Amino acid sequence: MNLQEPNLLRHSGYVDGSWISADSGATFAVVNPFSNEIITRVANLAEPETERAIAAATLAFQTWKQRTATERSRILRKWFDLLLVHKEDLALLMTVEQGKPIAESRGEVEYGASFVEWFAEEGKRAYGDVIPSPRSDARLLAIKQPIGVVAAITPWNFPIAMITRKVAPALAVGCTVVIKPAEDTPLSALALAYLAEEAGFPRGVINVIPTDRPAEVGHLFTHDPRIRKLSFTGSTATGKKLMAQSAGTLKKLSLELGGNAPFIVFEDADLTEAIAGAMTSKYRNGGQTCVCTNRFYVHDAIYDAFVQKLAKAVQALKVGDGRVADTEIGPLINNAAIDKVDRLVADAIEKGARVVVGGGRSEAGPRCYTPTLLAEVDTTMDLSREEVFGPVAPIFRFTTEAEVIGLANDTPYGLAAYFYGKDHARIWRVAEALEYGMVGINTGLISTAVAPFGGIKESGFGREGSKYGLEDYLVVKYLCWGGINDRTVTP
Ligand SMILES: NC(=O)C1=CN([C@@H]2O[C@H](COP(=O)(O)OP(=O)(O)OC[C@H]3O[C@@H](n4cnc5c(N)ncnc54)[C@H](OP(=O)(O)O)[C@@H]3O)[C@@H](O)[C@H]2O)C=CC1
Ligand SMILES: O=C(O)CCCC(=O)O
Repeated sequence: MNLQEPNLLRHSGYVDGSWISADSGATFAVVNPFSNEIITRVANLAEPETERAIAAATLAFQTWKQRTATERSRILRKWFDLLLVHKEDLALLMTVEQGKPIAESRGEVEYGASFVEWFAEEGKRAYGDVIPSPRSDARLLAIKQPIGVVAAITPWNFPIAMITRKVAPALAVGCTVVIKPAEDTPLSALALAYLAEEAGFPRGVINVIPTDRPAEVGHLFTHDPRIRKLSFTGSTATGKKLMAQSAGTLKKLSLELGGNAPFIVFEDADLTEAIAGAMTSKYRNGGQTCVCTNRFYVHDAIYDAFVQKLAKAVQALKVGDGRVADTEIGPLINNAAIDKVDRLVADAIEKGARVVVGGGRSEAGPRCYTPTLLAEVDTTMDLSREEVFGPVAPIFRFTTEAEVIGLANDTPYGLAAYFYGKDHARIWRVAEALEYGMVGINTGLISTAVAPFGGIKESGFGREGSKYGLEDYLVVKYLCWGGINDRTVTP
């Protein structure tokens, strides 16, 4: 791999300001999901190194929290600048270890950096309150303080942005962090840490634990009382496990979990716009995004036209190596992921779904799946309940607004939903009726650093990005200041 800055390719963990090997000397392989080649091996850290990282973050917290918000902001801003200076290298690293098309990787570097920029500013605005006092001898205040050491566990699908949208707000308000990146994508996380070091974060403020032993590190994160907050993005099953494990220390949690996003197309929708939104919301990152559409509901009156137009767009998608400039769909992340897509598509076909496009693996590479469109899908099929996390668009048919709202909400998940239509009264009704944390109206792309990202129900809780994303790393302290002379001062 030809990087302009070769130092961005790291092989060690980052603990207490040092690049370290595992005490055991163990390493694990990082594999290119397109070619199946080993890119490199990285240190396989475990409990002793994680313990040291928590100790370092605990010590560093005492001084990092004392810096002014402006001082912290300047270092964050420097980090932001460095992310953009090294955009091409970071994008290449990401595509090689994650597989997404290089244009999407460039987009993610910018998106990831935007959280750093936003929170560098927003960290200066962690305002408290002066509360009108019911007692004449006392004054009441609420101040906001950093919660303490934060553990972040992140997934492989957005190897940079899922880290920055957790750690940028944490660092901005004075917390320190220990990050466990996904085992499939540690290189992006380590490159981020390298640039953080260059930006001037003091030792111990940021720590990164590459490991193929997630349960061991997760156990320590959830049981150690020095970790005050755990922020997790990943599957609902793992989120539930981490929440149960955190009960003993009553940690504050942010859980950004799985989704089952509906995408509703009403009969008055602009079809061209709806197709464009459908392509973005379904096929971004090859369908491996928690806010990706999982179920299309199209009104009976426009069903055939929608399927026909979408089929044309899906058929044109180019599958292949993400490093090639015109690739639009890369490989799936690993064998388990492509096996899951195979299983869900086979189940749907067996139960009567009609394959309009695709329907099987692609010859472009061992983990590539042909972009697929399935029509006449119904609720007996497993993909109506399970997150596909692949380039498969199942299209359901509906006739009434009440029916489609019922279908859309009939899931334990509640992350993102989308709908297209023109009737303003219905837009309000539907937006209010959808039981989701985020709703895209006449758009298939909702993500931005300035808006609150997060779910309800079994999609988790907490919000990332925006002013709400700062609150998750702060605690409110109430000050009751008594003994104040209540007589008015006379001149
Ligand atoms: N909300 C979202 O954005 C995401 C949703 N998903 C959903 O989850 C499915 C499975 O994906 P998968 O990657 O296995 O998701 P996981 O939830 O297993 O992985 C997410 C992160 O959690 C870590 N992890 C796994 N088990 C534990 C544990 N016991 N304690 C602590 N950390 C743990 C992983 O480490 P490691 O990498 O070492 O396994 C990774 O860093 C996908 O098909 C998709 O449906 C997946 C990723 C992101
Ligand atoms: O799958 C995820 O959790 C990442 C969502 C990416 C985005 O912010 O849009």
